[in-house]
Amino acid sequence: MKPQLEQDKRRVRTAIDRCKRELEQVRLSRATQRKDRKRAPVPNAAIVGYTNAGKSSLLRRLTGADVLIEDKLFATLDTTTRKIALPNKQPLLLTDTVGFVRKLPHRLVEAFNATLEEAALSDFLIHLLDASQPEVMEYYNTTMKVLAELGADAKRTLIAFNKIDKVGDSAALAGLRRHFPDAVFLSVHTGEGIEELVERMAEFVATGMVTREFLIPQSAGSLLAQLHRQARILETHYEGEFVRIVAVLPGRLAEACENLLKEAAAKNLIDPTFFTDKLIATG
Ligand SMILES: Nc1nc2c(ncn2[C@@H]2O[C@H](COP(=O)(O)OP(=O)(O)OP(=O)(O)O)[C@@H](O)[C@H]2O)c(=O)[nH]1
Ligand SMILES: [Mg+2]
Repeated sequence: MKPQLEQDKRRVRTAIDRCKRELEQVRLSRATQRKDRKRAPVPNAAIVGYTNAGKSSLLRRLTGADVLIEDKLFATLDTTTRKIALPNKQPLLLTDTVGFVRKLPHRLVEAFNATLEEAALSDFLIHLLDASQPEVMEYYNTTMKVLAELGADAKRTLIAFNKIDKVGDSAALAGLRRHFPDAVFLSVHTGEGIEELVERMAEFVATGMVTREFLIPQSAGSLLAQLHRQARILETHYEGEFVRIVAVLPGRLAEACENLLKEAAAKNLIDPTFFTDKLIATG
């Protein structure tokens, strides 16, 4: 082998090794961030869907996030998470992900694994599709298949068709509306349907399972009993007269518990200053 070629090969190999190390670093820091996020009481959703559907555009529209948007396959190579405030002031963490495809190029496997982890851990999914694509049903099936392999196909999913500005009132669009009566039809570009999407997201948060941290007086026996009956308790810590509980529970129950605790504070059953300083479960 020519020495020049040998040198080039070595240089490429060193570059690949460096990339691998960097990727491992990214994966580690993402795992830490995610751990923090899991503890946080804010619900989270992942925007998933075939590449080029407009996922990054949607995240930018909803949050102002400065994410890369391009009319090419795999514009997004890493996941980005931003917080938005829903109309009822409820915060929601939204994650933009790497596009789904039928045959994933090898170089994207790492990046895509991160996407799958995000999808698996989120409270619910927003499955975004490009309504202007003739192959939209194939893209739908591909994404659902990948989600099924991940065991996330049963996850609560809000289906949304983007780019309706490109299709007008076509027969194809009417067909999609019939096939997906619960889907939201929108255009990130014109803004049509965005408000409806946000309302539906708020509904999902309210009715879905959420992770919350509560600080409950030990004297509130019935509330504690209810939580043990209806929630999955992840952590319990005794802190003086209080129990700090981290639980996964239906959003409506979380809201009811929060209201109960607020009422108790208002009636001075719990010291209100203690309540506002220490209670994290304000969601
Ligand atoms: N006409 C039209 N184009 C849109 C709309 N939303 C997004 N696009 C365009 O679609 C292309 C892809 O948008 P992205 O947001 O990068 O798509 P993505 O799903 O994040 O793509 P990947 O990161 O590759 O998976 C861009 O050229 C956008 O400008 C829309 O509502 N209408
Ligand atoms: Mg993208």
